[in-house]
Amino acid sequence: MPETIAVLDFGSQYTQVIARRLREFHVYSKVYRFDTPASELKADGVNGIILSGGPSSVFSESAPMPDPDLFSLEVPVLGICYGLQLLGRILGGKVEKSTEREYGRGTLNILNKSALFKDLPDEIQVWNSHGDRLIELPAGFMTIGKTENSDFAAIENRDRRIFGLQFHPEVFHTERGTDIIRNFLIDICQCKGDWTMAGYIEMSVEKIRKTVGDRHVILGLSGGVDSSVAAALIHRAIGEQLTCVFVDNGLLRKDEVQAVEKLFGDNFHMNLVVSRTADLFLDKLVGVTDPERKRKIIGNTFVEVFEQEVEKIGEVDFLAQGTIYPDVIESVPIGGNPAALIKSHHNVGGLPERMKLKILEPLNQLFKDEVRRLGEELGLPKSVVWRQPFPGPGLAVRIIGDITPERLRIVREADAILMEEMKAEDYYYKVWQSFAVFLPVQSVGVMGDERTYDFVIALRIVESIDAMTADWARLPHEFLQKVSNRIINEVQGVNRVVLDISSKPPSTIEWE
Ligand SMILES: Nc1ncnc2c1ncn2[C@@H]1O[C@H](COP(=O)(O)OP(=O)(O)OP(=O)(O)O)[C@@H](O)[C@H]1O
Ligand SMILES: O=c1[nH]c(=O)c2[nH+]cn([C@@H]3O[C@H](COP(=O)(O)O)[C@@H](O)[C@H]3O)c2[nH]1
Ligand SMILES: NC(=O)CC[C@H](N)C(=O)O
Ligand SMILES: [Mg+2]
Repeated sequence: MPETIAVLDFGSQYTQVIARRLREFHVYSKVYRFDTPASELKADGVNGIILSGGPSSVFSESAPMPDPDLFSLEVPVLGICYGLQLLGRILGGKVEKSTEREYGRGTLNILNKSALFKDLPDEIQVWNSHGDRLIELPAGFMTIGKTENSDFAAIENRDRRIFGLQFHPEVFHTERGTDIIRNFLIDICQCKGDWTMAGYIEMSVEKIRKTVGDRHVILGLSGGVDSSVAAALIHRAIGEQLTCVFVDNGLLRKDEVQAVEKLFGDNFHMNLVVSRTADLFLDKLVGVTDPERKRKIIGNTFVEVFEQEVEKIGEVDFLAQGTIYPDVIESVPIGGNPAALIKSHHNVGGLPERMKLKILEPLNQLFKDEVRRLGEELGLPKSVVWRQPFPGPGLAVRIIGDITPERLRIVREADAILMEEMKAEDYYYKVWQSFAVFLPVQSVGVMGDERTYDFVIALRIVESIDAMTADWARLPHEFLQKVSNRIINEVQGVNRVVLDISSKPPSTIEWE
Protein backbone atom coordinates (compact mmCIF):
# COMPACT_ATOMS: atom_id res chain seq x y z
CA MET A 1 0.00 0.00 0.00
CA PRO A 2 1.15 3.56 -0.63
CA GLU A 3 0.93 6.10 2.21
CA THR A 4 -2.75 6.05 3.06
CA ILE A 5 -5.06 8.22 5.11
CA ALA A 6 -8.26 6.52 6.20
CA VAL A 7 -11.42 8.62 6.11
CA LEU A 8 -14.12 7.04 8.25
CA ASP A 9 -17.51 7.93 6.86
CA PHE A 10 -20.18 8.95 9.33
CA GLY A 11 -22.52 10.13 6.61
CA SER A 12 -21.29 13.65 5.95
CA GLN A 13 -22.16 15.16 2.62
CA TYR A 14 -18.47 16.16 2.52
CA THR A 15 -16.81 12.79 3.15
CA GLN A 16 -15.84 12.45 -0.47
CA VAL A 17 -14.64 16.03 -0.56
CA ILE A 18 -12.26 15.29 2.32
CA ALA A 19 -10.92 12.23 0.49
CA ARG A 20 -10.19 14.10 -2.67
CA ARG A 21 -8.64 17.08 -0.87
CA LEU A 22 -6.12 14.60 0.51
CA ARG A 23 -5.45 13.14 -2.91
CA GLU A 24 -4.86 16.65 -4.20
CA PHE A 25 -1.83 16.65 -1.89
CA HIS A 26 -0.72 13.43 -3.57
CA VAL A 27 -1.57 11.34 -0.56
CA TYR A 28 -3.73 8.32 -1.24
CA SER A 29 -6.93 8.34 0.76
CA LYS A 30 -9.53 5.72 1.16
CA VAL A 31 -13.03 6.02 2.56
CA TYR A 32 -13.89 3.31 5.06
CA ARG A 33 -17.17 2.42 6.72
CA PHE A 34 -17.53 4.19 10.07
CA ASP A 35 -17.34 0.90 11.99
CA THR A 36 -14.26 -0.56 10.29
CA PRO A 37 -12.30 -2.54 12.90
CA ALA A 38 -9.10 -0.87 14.07
CA SER A 39 -7.28 -4.10 13.20
CA GLU A 40 -8.22 -3.65 9.53
CA LEU A 41 -6.91 -0.08 9.52
CA LYS A 42 -3.74 -1.34 11.10
CA ALA A 43 -3.39 -4.14 8.56
CA ASP A 44 -3.74 -1.55 5.80
CA GLY A 45 -0.91 0.40 7.44
CA VAL A 46 -2.75 3.71 7.46
CA ASN A 47 -0.67 6.79 8.30
CA GLY A 48 -3.54 8.77 9.79
CA ILE A 49 -7.28 8.68 10.36
CA ILE A 50 -9.92 11.32 9.70
CA LEU A 51 -13.38 11.02 11.24
CA SER A 52 -15.90 12.73 8.97
CA GLY A 53 -18.89 14.83 9.95
CA GLY A 54 -22.37 13.39 9.90
CA PRO A 55 -26.06 14.09 10.40
CA SER A 56 -26.46 12.22 13.71
CA SER A 57 -25.98 13.46 17.25
CA VAL A 58 -23.29 11.53 19.12
CA PHE A 59 -25.54 11.16 22.18
CA SER A 60 -28.45 9.65 20.25
CA GLU A 61 -29.03 5.93 20.54
CA SER A 62 -28.67 5.24 16.84
CA ALA A 63 -25.49 7.32 16.47
CA PRO A 64 -22.89 5.56 14.31
CA MET A 65 -19.87 4.70 16.47
CA PRO A 66 -16.32 3.80 15.44
CA ASP A 67 -14.18 1.05 16.92
CA PRO A 68 -12.72 2.84 20.02
CA ASP A 69 -9.45 0.93 19.55
CA LEU A 70 -8.59 3.22 16.67
CA PHE A 71 -7.41 5.79 19.22
CA SER A 72 -4.77 3.30 20.35
CA LEU A 73 -3.26 2.72 16.92
CA GLU A 74 -0.71 5.44 17.54
CA VAL A 75 -1.40 7.21 14.27
CA PRO A 76 -2.69 10.80 14.24
CA VAL A 77 -6.48 11.22 14.30
CA LEU A 78 -8.44 14.26 13.13
CA GLY A 79 -12.16 14.51 13.88
CA ILE A 80 -14.19 16.95 11.83
CA CYS A 81 -17.52 18.27 13.19
CA TYR A 82 -19.40 15.09 14.17
CA GLY A 83 -15.91 13.56 14.27
CA LEU A 84 -14.80 16.08 16.92
CA GLN A 85 -17.94 15.52 18.95
CA LEU A 86 -17.40 11.79 18.66
CA LEU A 87 -13.83 11.71 19.87
CA GLY A 88 -14.73 14.24 22.55
CA ARG A 89 -17.42 11.97 23.91
CA ILE A 90 -15.59 8.65 23.51
CA LEU A 91 -12.49 9.97 25.27
CA GLY A 92 -14.44 11.31 28.23
CA GLY A 93 -15.72 14.80 27.35
CA LYS A 94 -19.32 15.96 27.12
CA VAL A 95 -21.46 16.89 24.09
CA GLU A 96 -24.85 18.60 24.17
CA LYS A 97 -27.44 20.01 21.83
CA SER A 98 -26.71 23.71 21.61
CA THR A 99 -29.14 26.58 21.56
CA GLU A 100 -26.70 28.61 19.50
CA ARG A 101 -26.40 26.57 16.38
CA GLU A 102 -23.75 27.59 13.89
CA TYR A 103 -24.45 27.31 10.18
CA GLY A 104 -22.35 29.01 7.56
CA ARG A 105 -19.61 31.56 8.09
CA GLY A 106 -17.89 32.02 11.43
CA THR A 107 -14.63 33.42 12.78
CA LEU A 108 -12.08 31.13 14.36
CA ASN A 109 -9.68 32.62 16.90
CA ILE A 110 -6.56 30.54 17.04
CA LEU A 111 -5.28 30.28 20.61
CA ASN A 112 -2.43 27.89 21.40
CA LYS A 113 -0.28 27.57 18.31
CA SER A 114 -0.83 23.99 17.23
CA ALA A 115 1.04 22.15 14.49
CA LEU A 116 -2.35 21.96 12.79
CA PHE A 117 -2.39 25.75 12.41
CA LYS A 118 1.24 26.20 11.39
CA ASP A 119 1.80 29.44 9.41
CA LEU A 120 -1.80 30.57 9.88
CA PRO A 121 -2.84 34.04 11.14
CA ASP A 122 -4.54 34.36 14.54
CA GLU A 123 -7.95 34.68 13.00
CA ILE A 124 -9.54 32.96 9.98
CA GLN A 125 -13.00 32.72 8.47
CA VAL A 126 -14.37 29.20 8.73
CA TRP A 127 -17.46 27.38 7.54
CA ASN A 128 -19.68 25.71 10.13
CA SER A 129 -22.61 23.35 10.00
CA HIS A 130 -23.57 22.02 13.39
CA GLY A 131 -26.24 22.09 16.06
CA ASP A 132 -24.48 20.16 18.83
CA ARG A 133 -21.29 21.14 20.61
CA LEU A 134 -18.61 19.90 22.93
CA ILE A 135 -19.04 21.51 26.37
CA GLU A 136 -16.37 19.65 28.35
CA LEU A 137 -12.90 18.69 27.15
CA PRO A 138 -11.74 15.12 27.56
CA ALA A 139 -8.68 14.62 29.78
CA GLY A 140 -5.37 15.44 28.11
CA PHE A 141 -6.92 17.85 25.59
CA MET A 142 -6.57 21.60 25.26
CA THR A 143 -8.35 24.23 23.24
CA ILE A 144 -6.46 25.48 20.21
CA GLY A 145 -9.22 27.62 18.72
CA LYS A 146 -12.66 29.03 19.48
CA THR A 147 -15.56 30.57 17.59
CA GLU A 148 -18.30 32.87 18.91
CA ASN A 149 -20.46 29.98 20.04
CA SER A 150 -17.99 27.15 20.54
CA ASP A 151 -15.34 27.34 23.19
CA PHE A 152 -13.92 24.11 21.83
CA ALA A 153 -14.04 24.76 18.09
CA ALA A 154 -10.54 23.30 17.73
CA ILE A 155 -8.95 20.92 20.22
CA GLU A 156 -5.79 18.90 20.52
CA ASN A 157 -4.21 16.16 22.60
CA ARG A 158 -0.59 16.90 21.79
CA ASP A 159 0.88 13.72 23.26
CA ARG A 160 -1.50 11.38 21.51
CA ARG A 161 -1.68 13.46 18.31
CA ILE A 162 -5.48 13.57 18.35
CA PHE A 163 -7.18 16.68 16.92
CA GLY A 164 -10.73 17.89 16.54
CA LEU A 165 -12.25 20.69 14.44
CA GLN A 166 -15.86 21.76 14.86
CA PHE A 167 -15.80 23.57 11.48
CA HIS A 168 -15.16 22.09 8.03
CA PRO A 169 -11.59 22.64 6.72
CA GLU A 170 -12.43 20.62 3.58
CA VAL A 171 -14.92 23.07 2.11
CA PHE A 172 -13.95 25.88 -0.16
CA HIS A 173 -15.45 28.54 2.13
CA THR A 174 -13.05 27.87 4.99
CA GLU A 175 -10.12 30.26 4.55
CA ARG A 176 -6.79 28.44 4.62
CA GLY A 177 -8.67 25.13 4.97
CA THR A 178 -6.27 23.46 2.56
CA ASP A 179 -3.33 24.66 4.69
CA ILE A 180 -4.88 22.99 7.72
CA ILE A 181 -5.25 19.77 5.75
CA ARG A 182 -1.70 20.08 4.48
CA ASN A 183 -0.39 20.55 8.01
CA PHE A 184 -2.23 17.45 9.16
CA LEU A 185 -1.00 15.35 6.26
CA ILE A 186 2.54 16.48 5.82
CA ASP A 187 3.65 17.73 9.26
CA ILE A 188 1.54 15.66 11.59
CA CYS A 189 1.07 12.36 9.72
CA GLN A 190 4.45 12.88 8.04
CA CYS A 191 3.24 11.83 4.64
CA LYS A 192 5.67 12.44 1.80
CA GLY A 193 2.95 13.16 -0.74
CA ASP A 194 4.47 11.06 -3.50
CA TRP A 195 1.31 9.33 -4.71
CA THR A 196 0.57 9.66 -8.44
CA MET A 197 -1.84 8.24 -11.00
CA ALA A 198 0.98 6.07 -12.31
CA GLY A 199 1.47 4.84 -8.76
CA TYR A 200 -2.22 4.19 -8.50
CA ILE A 201 -2.14 2.06 -11.65
CA GLU A 202 0.79 0.08 -10.31
CA MET A 203 -0.91 -0.47 -6.96
CA SER A 204 -4.21 -1.47 -8.57
CA VAL A 205 -2.58 -3.84 -11.04
CA GLU A 206 -0.82 -5.58 -8.21
CA LYS A 207 -3.95 -5.77 -6.11
CA ILE A 208 -6.04 -7.13 -9.00
CA ARG A 209 -3.43 -9.81 -9.71
CA LYS A 210 -3.35 -10.82 -6.08
CA THR A 211 -7.14 -10.93 -5.75
CA VAL A 212 -7.81 -12.77 -9.01
CA GLY A 213 -4.88 -15.19 -9.09
CA ASP A 214 -5.35 -17.54 -12.02
CA ARG A 215 -9.15 -17.22 -12.06
CA HIS A 216 -11.28 -15.68 -14.78
CA VAL A 217 -13.07 -12.31 -14.69
CA ILE A 218 -16.00 -11.00 -16.70
CA LEU A 219 -16.52 -7.29 -16.92
CA GLY A 220 -19.72 -5.47 -17.76
CA LEU A 221 -18.58 -3.12 -20.47
CA SER A 222 -20.93 -0.33 -21.53
CA GLY A 223 -18.52 1.62 -23.70
CA GLY A 224 -18.81 4.38 -21.08
CA VAL A 225 -15.87 6.04 -19.36
CA ASP A 226 -15.85 4.03 -16.15
CA SER A 227 -16.14 0.52 -17.52
CA SER A 228 -13.70 1.25 -20.35
CA VAL A 229 -11.10 2.53 -17.90
CA ALA A 230 -11.78 -0.44 -15.59
CA ALA A 231 -11.39 -2.79 -18.57
CA ALA A 232 -8.07 -1.26 -19.58
CA LEU A 233 -6.79 -1.43 -16.01
CA ILE A 234 -7.86 -5.02 -15.40
CA HIS A 235 -6.59 -6.07 -18.82
CA ARG A 236 -3.22 -4.63 -17.94
CA ALA A 237 -3.25 -6.76 -14.80
CA ILE A 238 -4.53 -10.10 -16.06
CA GLY A 239 -4.72 -9.95 -19.87
CA GLU A 240 -6.52 -12.94 -21.36
CA GLN A 241 -8.16 -13.88 -18.07
CA LEU A 242 -10.60 -11.02 -18.73
CA THR A 243 -13.72 -11.27 -20.90
CA CYS A 244 -15.84 -8.16 -21.46
CA VAL A 245 -19.59 -8.48 -21.86
CA PHE A 246 -21.53 -5.67 -23.49
CA VAL A 247 -25.25 -6.01 -22.83
CA ASP A 248 -27.74 -4.71 -25.38
CA ASN A 249 -30.59 -4.30 -22.91
CA GLY A 250 -32.90 -2.56 -25.37
CA LEU A 251 -32.46 0.66 -23.41
CA LEU A 252 -29.46 1.98 -25.30
CA ARG A 253 -29.32 5.09 -27.44
CA LYS A 254 -29.68 5.19 -31.21
CA ASP A 255 -26.99 3.12 -33.00
CA GLU A 256 -25.14 2.60 -29.73
CA VAL A 257 -24.55 -1.14 -30.16
CA GLN A 258 -22.70 -0.66 -33.44
CA ALA A 259 -20.84 2.36 -32.10
CA VAL A 260 -19.57 0.52 -29.02
CA GLU A 261 -18.56 -2.52 -31.05
CA LYS A 262 -16.58 -0.28 -33.36
CA LEU A 263 -15.05 1.83 -30.60
CA PHE A 264 -14.01 -1.31 -28.84
CA GLY A 265 -12.65 -3.02 -31.94
CA ASP A 266 -10.62 0.06 -32.82
CA ASN A 267 -9.15 0.73 -29.40
CA PHE A 268 -8.91 -2.45 -27.40
CA HIS A 269 -7.58 -5.90 -28.01
CA MET A 270 -9.55 -7.89 -25.51
CA ASN A 271 -12.19 -10.60 -25.54
CA LEU A 272 -15.60 -9.03 -26.12
CA VAL A 273 -18.99 -10.73 -26.05
CA VAL A 274 -22.09 -8.80 -27.11
CA SER A 275 -25.15 -10.12 -25.33
CA ARG A 276 -28.32 -9.31 -27.27
CA THR A 277 -30.93 -9.56 -24.54
CA ALA A 278 -33.23 -6.61 -25.19
CA ASP A 279 -36.41 -8.69 -24.98
CA LEU A 280 -35.47 -10.13 -21.63
CA PHE A 281 -35.17 -6.64 -20.13
CA LEU A 282 -38.12 -5.06 -21.90
CA ASP A 283 -40.50 -7.92 -21.05
CA LYS A 284 -39.75 -7.53 -17.37
CA LEU A 285 -40.29 -3.80 -17.52
CA VAL A 286 -43.76 -3.90 -19.07
CA GLY A 287 -46.12 -1.85 -16.94
CA VAL A 288 -43.42 -0.81 -14.43
CA THR A 289 -43.54 2.89 -13.61
CA ASP A 290 -41.81 3.24 -10.24
CA PRO A 291 -38.22 4.48 -10.70
CA GLU A 292 -36.70 2.35 -7.94
CA ARG A 293 -38.47 -0.77 -9.24
CA LYS A 294 -37.16 -0.11 -12.74
CA ARG A 295 -33.65 0.19 -11.35
CA LYS A 296 -33.89 -2.96 -9.25
CA ILE A 297 -35.31 -5.01 -12.14
CA ILE A 298 -32.58 -3.81 -14.47
CA GLY A 299 -29.82 -4.43 -11.90
CA ASN A 300 -31.10 -7.96 -11.34
CA THR A 301 -31.45 -8.69 -15.03
CA PHE A 302 -27.90 -7.47 -15.70
CA VAL A 303 -26.66 -10.02 -13.19
CA GLU A 304 -28.86 -12.73 -14.70
CA VAL A 305 -27.32 -11.99 -18.08
CA PHE A 306 -23.79 -11.96 -16.67
CA GLU A 307 -24.47 -15.31 -15.03
CA GLN A 308 -25.70 -16.76 -18.34
CA GLU A 309 -22.49 -15.59 -19.98
CA VAL A 310 -20.49 -17.15 -17.19
CA GLU A 311 -22.19 -20.50 -17.90
CA LYS A 312 -20.97 -20.24 -21.47
CA ILE A 313 -17.40 -19.24 -20.62
CA GLY A 314 -17.00 -21.71 -17.74
CA GLU A 315 -14.80 -21.18 -14.67
CA VAL A 316 -15.46 -17.50 -13.85
CA ASP A 317 -15.19 -16.23 -10.31
CA PHE A 318 -15.38 -12.46 -10.59
CA LEU A 319 -17.73 -9.88 -12.01
CA ALA A 320 -15.90 -6.60 -12.60
CA GLN A 321 -17.73 -3.30 -12.95
CA GLY A 322 -16.77 0.29 -13.53
CA THR A 323 -18.42 1.42 -10.32
CA ILE A 324 -17.05 4.74 -9.09
CA TYR A 325 -17.39 6.45 -5.72
CA PRO A 326 -20.44 8.62 -6.38
CA ASP A 327 -22.39 5.49 -7.50
CA VAL A 328 -21.62 3.97 -4.12
CA ILE A 329 -22.54 6.85 -1.84
CA GLU A 330 -25.84 7.70 -3.51
CA SER A 331 -26.94 4.06 -3.37
CA VAL A 332 -26.13 3.23 0.23
CA PRO A 333 -28.44 4.39 3.00
CA ILE A 334 -26.12 6.15 5.43
CA GLY A 335 -26.13 4.78 8.97
CA GLY A 336 -28.86 2.33 8.01
CA ASN A 337 -31.26 5.21 7.44
CA PRO A 338 -33.27 4.38 4.31
CA ALA A 339 -34.37 8.01 3.97
CA ALA A 340 -30.80 8.90 3.14
CA LEU A 341 -30.95 6.72 0.01
CA ILE A 342 -31.18 8.90 -3.07
CA LYS A 343 -31.37 6.39 -5.89
CA SER A 344 -30.13 2.85 -6.36
CA HIS A 345 -27.52 2.93 -9.06
CA HIS A 346 -28.24 -0.28 -10.92
CA ASN A 347 -24.70 -1.54 -10.43
CA VAL A 348 -24.70 -1.06 -6.65
CA GLY A 349 -28.08 -1.06 -4.92
CA GLY A 350 -29.60 -3.08 -7.75
CA LEU A 351 -27.50 -6.21 -7.30
CA PRO A 352 -29.32 -9.27 -5.98
CA GLU A 353 -28.12 -10.76 -2.71
CA ARG A 354 -27.99 -14.32 -4.02
CA MET A 355 -25.30 -13.48 -6.59
CA LYS A 356 -22.55 -16.08 -6.76
CA LEU A 357 -19.89 -14.01 -8.50
CA LYS A 358 -17.48 -11.99 -6.42
CA ILE A 359 -17.36 -8.30 -7.21
CA LEU A 360 -14.22 -6.59 -8.49
CA GLU A 361 -14.46 -2.79 -8.62
CA PRO A 362 -11.04 -1.18 -8.92
CA LEU A 363 -12.44 2.34 -9.36
CA ASN A 364 -14.87 2.43 -6.46
CA GLN A 365 -12.83 4.99 -4.50
CA LEU A 366 -12.40 7.47 -7.34
CA PHE A 367 -14.31 10.41 -8.70
CA LYS A 368 -15.10 10.80 -12.36
CA ASP A 369 -12.40 13.38 -13.03
CA GLU A 370 -9.87 11.09 -11.35
CA VAL A 371 -11.09 8.16 -13.47
CA ARG A 372 -10.61 10.31 -16.54
CA ARG A 373 -7.04 11.15 -15.54
CA LEU A 374 -6.47 7.46 -14.97
CA GLY A 375 -7.86 6.71 -18.44
CA GLU A 376 -5.52 9.23 -20.00
CA GLU A 377 -2.60 7.74 -18.10
CA LEU A 378 -3.60 4.32 -19.48
CA GLY A 379 -3.51 5.78 -22.99
CA LEU A 380 -7.22 5.67 -23.85
CA PRO A 381 -8.44 8.03 -26.60
CA LYS A 382 -10.40 11.23 -25.98
CA SER A 383 -13.56 9.73 -27.48
CA VAL A 384 -13.60 7.22 -24.62
CA VAL A 385 -12.17 9.26 -21.76
CA TRP A 386 -14.27 12.37 -22.38
CA ARG A 387 -17.50 10.66 -23.39
CA GLN A 388 -20.55 11.95 -21.56
CA PRO A 389 -21.77 9.54 -18.88
CA PHE A 390 -24.77 7.37 -19.68
CA PRO A 391 -26.52 5.51 -16.86
CA GLY A 392 -26.69 1.71 -16.87
CA PRO A 393 -30.52 1.68 -16.67
CA GLY A 394 -30.30 3.79 -19.81
CA LEU A 395 -33.42 5.15 -21.42
CA ALA A 396 -35.57 3.39 -18.82
CA VAL A 397 -34.90 6.26 -16.41
CA ARG A 398 -35.38 8.84 -19.15
CA ILE A 399 -38.87 7.67 -20.01
CA ILE A 400 -41.08 8.79 -17.18
CA GLY A 401 -43.74 6.17 -16.53
CA ASP A 402 -44.31 3.10 -18.71
CA ILE A 403 -41.61 1.98 -21.10
CA THR A 404 -43.08 1.09 -24.51
CA PRO A 405 -41.45 0.56 -27.93
CA GLU A 406 -43.13 3.76 -29.15
CA ARG A 407 -41.73 5.82 -26.28
CA LEU A 408 -38.29 4.29 -26.75
CA ARG A 409 -38.39 5.32 -30.40
CA ILE A 410 -39.38 8.88 -29.51
CA VAL A 411 -36.76 9.45 -26.83
CA ARG A 412 -34.06 7.79 -28.97
CA GLU A 413 -34.73 10.00 -31.96
CA ALA A 414 -34.97 13.17 -29.90
CA ASP A 415 -31.79 12.29 -28.05
CA ALA A 416 -29.93 11.60 -31.30
CA ILE A 417 -30.87 15.04 -32.64
CA LEU A 418 -29.70 16.78 -29.47
CA MET A 419 -26.45 14.80 -29.50
CA GLU A 420 -25.83 15.58 -33.18
CA GLU A 421 -26.31 19.30 -32.59
CA MET A 422 -24.20 19.29 -29.43
CA LYS A 423 -21.34 17.79 -31.41
CA ALA A 424 -21.85 20.02 -34.45
CA GLU A 425 -21.77 23.18 -32.32
CA ASP A 426 -18.88 21.93 -30.23
CA TYR A 427 -20.78 21.85 -26.95
CA TYR A 428 -20.61 18.09 -26.43
CA TYR A 429 -17.32 18.03 -24.52
CA LYS A 430 -18.00 21.33 -22.76
CA VAL A 431 -20.92 20.14 -20.66
CA TRP A 432 -21.20 17.21 -18.28
CA GLN A 433 -24.25 15.62 -19.88
CA SER A 434 -26.90 16.46 -22.43
CA PHE A 435 -29.90 14.28 -23.13
CA ALA A 436 -33.61 14.09 -23.88
CA VAL A 437 -36.28 12.94 -21.42
CA PHE A 438 -39.68 11.61 -22.49
CA LEU A 439 -42.60 13.03 -20.50
CA PRO A 440 -45.85 11.07 -20.55
CA VAL A 441 -47.77 14.30 -20.88
CA GLN A 442 -49.80 15.17 -23.93
CA SER A 443 -50.47 18.71 -24.96
CA VAL A 444 -52.26 20.42 -27.78
CA GLY A 445 -50.37 21.78 -30.73
CA VAL A 446 -51.06 22.91 -34.26
CA MET A 447 -49.02 21.62 -37.17
CA GLY A 448 -49.95 22.49 -40.72
CA ASP A 449 -53.32 23.81 -39.61
CA GLU A 450 -54.07 20.51 -37.97
CA ARG A 451 -54.59 19.92 -34.27
CA THR A 452 -52.04 17.64 -32.63
CA TYR A 453 -52.21 16.05 -29.21
CA ASP A 454 -48.69 14.78 -28.70
CA PHE A 455 -45.99 14.17 -26.12
CA VAL A 456 -43.39 16.44 -24.53
CA ILE A 457 -39.62 16.11 -24.65
CA ALA A 458 -37.54 17.78 -21.93
CA LEU A 459 -33.94 18.73 -22.64
CA ARG A 460 -31.53 18.16 -19.77
CA ILE A 461 -28.14 19.78 -20.29
CA VAL A 462 -25.96 20.18 -17.22
CA GLU A 463 -22.53 21.26 -16.10
CA SER A 464 -20.80 19.46 -13.27
CA ILE A 465 -17.40 18.49 -11.91
CA ASP A 466 -18.24 15.15 -10.35
CA ALA A 467 -22.03 14.66 -10.70
CA MET A 468 -22.44 15.29 -6.97
CA THR A 469 -23.72 18.76 -7.72
CA ALA A 470 -24.76 20.17 -11.07
CA ASP A 471 -26.25 23.22 -12.70
CA TRP A 472 -28.11 23.63 -15.97
CA ALA A 473 -25.92 24.82 -18.82
CA ARG A 474 -26.68 28.26 -20.20
CA LEU A 475 -26.54 27.47 -23.91
CA PRO A 476 -27.49 30.15 -26.46
CA HIS A 477 -31.17 30.54 -27.28
CA GLU A 478 -30.47 30.10 -30.99
CA PHE A 479 -29.00 26.70 -30.29
CA LEU A 480 -31.96 25.62 -28.15
CA GLN A 481 -34.35 26.89 -30.73
CA LYS A 482 -32.69 24.84 -33.45
CA VAL A 483 -32.78 21.66 -31.38
CA SER A 484 -36.41 22.26 -30.43
CA ASN A 485 -37.43 22.86 -34.05
CA ARG A 486 -35.64 19.81 -35.29
CA ILE A 487 -37.15 17.54 -32.64
CA ILE A 488 -40.69 18.73 -33.26
CA ASN A 489 -40.29 18.54 -37.02
CA GLU A 490 -38.46 15.25 -37.21
CA VAL A 491 -39.78 13.14 -34.34
CA GLN A 492 -43.28 11.82 -34.89
CA GLY A 493 -45.34 12.06 -31.72
CA VAL A 494 -43.71 15.16 -30.22
CA ASN A 495 -45.21 18.65 -30.46
CA ARG A 496 -43.52 20.39 -27.54
CA VAL A 497 -39.97 20.71 -26.18
CA VAL A 498 -39.16 22.15 -22.76
CA LEU A 499 -35.87 22.98 -21.07
CA ASP A 500 -35.06 21.71 -17.58
CA ILE A 501 -33.58 24.58 -15.56
CA SER A 502 -33.11 22.84 -12.22
CA SER A 503 -29.83 22.41 -10.39
CA LYS A 504 -28.66 19.41 -8.33
CA PRO A 505 -29.48 19.62 -5.48
CA PRO A 506 -32.42 19.94 -5.09
CA SER A 507 -33.09 18.03 -8.33
CA THR A 508 -30.92 15.20 -9.62
CA ILE A 509 -29.36 14.98 -13.06
CA GLU A 510 -31.51 12.11 -14.33
CA TRP A 511 -35.28 12.41 -13.91
CA GLU A 512 -35.65 9.03 -12.19
N1 LIG B 1 -24.94 -2.03 -21.36
C1 LIG B 1 -24.08 -2.49 -20.45
N2 LIG B 1 -23.46 -3.68 -20.62
C2 LIG B 1 -22.61 -4.15 -19.69
N3 LIG B 1 -22.33 -3.53 -18.54
C3 LIG B 1 -22.91 -2.35 -18.30
C4 LIG B 1 -23.82 -1.76 -19.24
N4 LIG B 1 -24.23 -0.59 -18.73
C5 LIG B 1 -23.61 -0.44 -17.54
N5 LIG B 1 -22.82 -1.50 -17.27
C6 LIG B 1 -22.00 -1.71 -16.05
O1 LIG B 1 -22.44 -0.86 -15.01
C7 LIG B 1 -21.39 0.00 -14.59
C8 LIG B 1 -21.91 1.34 -14.19
O2 LIG B 1 -22.43 2.05 -15.29
P1 LIG B 1 -22.03 3.55 -15.49
O3 LIG B 1 -22.90 4.11 -16.54
O4 LIG B 1 -21.96 4.20 -14.16
O5 LIG B 1 -20.54 3.48 -15.97
P2 LIG B 1 -19.98 3.50 -17.42
O6 LIG B 1 -21.06 3.23 -18.38
O7 LIG B 1 -18.83 2.58 -17.47
O8 LIG B 1 -19.42 4.94 -17.56
P3 LIG B 1 -20.24 6.28 -17.76
O9 LIG B 1 -20.57 6.75 -16.37
O10 LIG B 1 -19.27 7.15 -18.43
O11 LIG B 1 -21.45 5.99 -18.54
C9 LIG B 1 -20.47 0.07 -15.78
O12 LIG B 1 -19.19 0.47 -15.38
C10 LIG B 1 -20.55 -1.33 -16.31
O13 LIG B 1 -19.71 -2.18 -15.57
O1 LIG C 1 -24.39 3.78 -14.08
C1 LIG C 1 -25.27 4.43 -13.60
N1 LIG C 1 -26.26 3.75 -13.06
C2 LIG C 1 -27.32 4.33 -12.55
O2 LIG C 1 -28.22 3.65 -12.08
C3 LIG C 1 -27.31 5.76 -12.60
N2 LIG C 1 -28.20 6.68 -12.18
C4 LIG C 1 -27.66 7.90 -12.49
N3 LIG C 1 -26.49 7.75 -13.08
C5 LIG C 1 -25.56 8.81 -13.51
O3 LIG C 1 -24.96 9.30 -12.32
C6 LIG C 1 -24.85 10.73 -12.36
C7 LIG C 1 -25.64 11.35 -11.23
O4 LIG C 1 -26.98 11.12 -11.50
P1 LIG C 1 -28.18 11.65 -10.64
O5 LIG C 1 -27.93 13.10 -10.37
O6 LIG C 1 -29.38 11.44 -11.50
O7 LIG C 1 -28.18 10.83 -9.40
C8 LIG C 1 -25.34 11.14 -13.74
O8 LIG C 1 -24.20 11.24 -14.55
C9 LIG C 1 -26.25 10.01 -14.16
O9 LIG C 1 -26.33 9.86 -15.56
C10 LIG C 1 -26.25 6.44 -13.15
N4 LIG C 1 -25.22 5.78 -13.64
N1 LIG D 1 -21.88 18.50 10.18
C1 LIG D 1 -21.82 17.72 11.26
O1 LIG D 1 -20.99 16.83 11.37
C2 LIG D 1 -22.92 17.90 12.26
C3 LIG D 1 -22.72 17.10 13.51
C4 LIG D 1 -23.98 17.06 14.38
N2 LIG D 1 -25.00 16.38 13.66
C5 LIG D 1 -24.39 18.49 14.73
O2 LIG D 1 -25.38 18.97 14.26
O3 LIG D 1 -23.71 19.13 15.51
MG1 LIG E 1 -22.68 4.31 -18.49
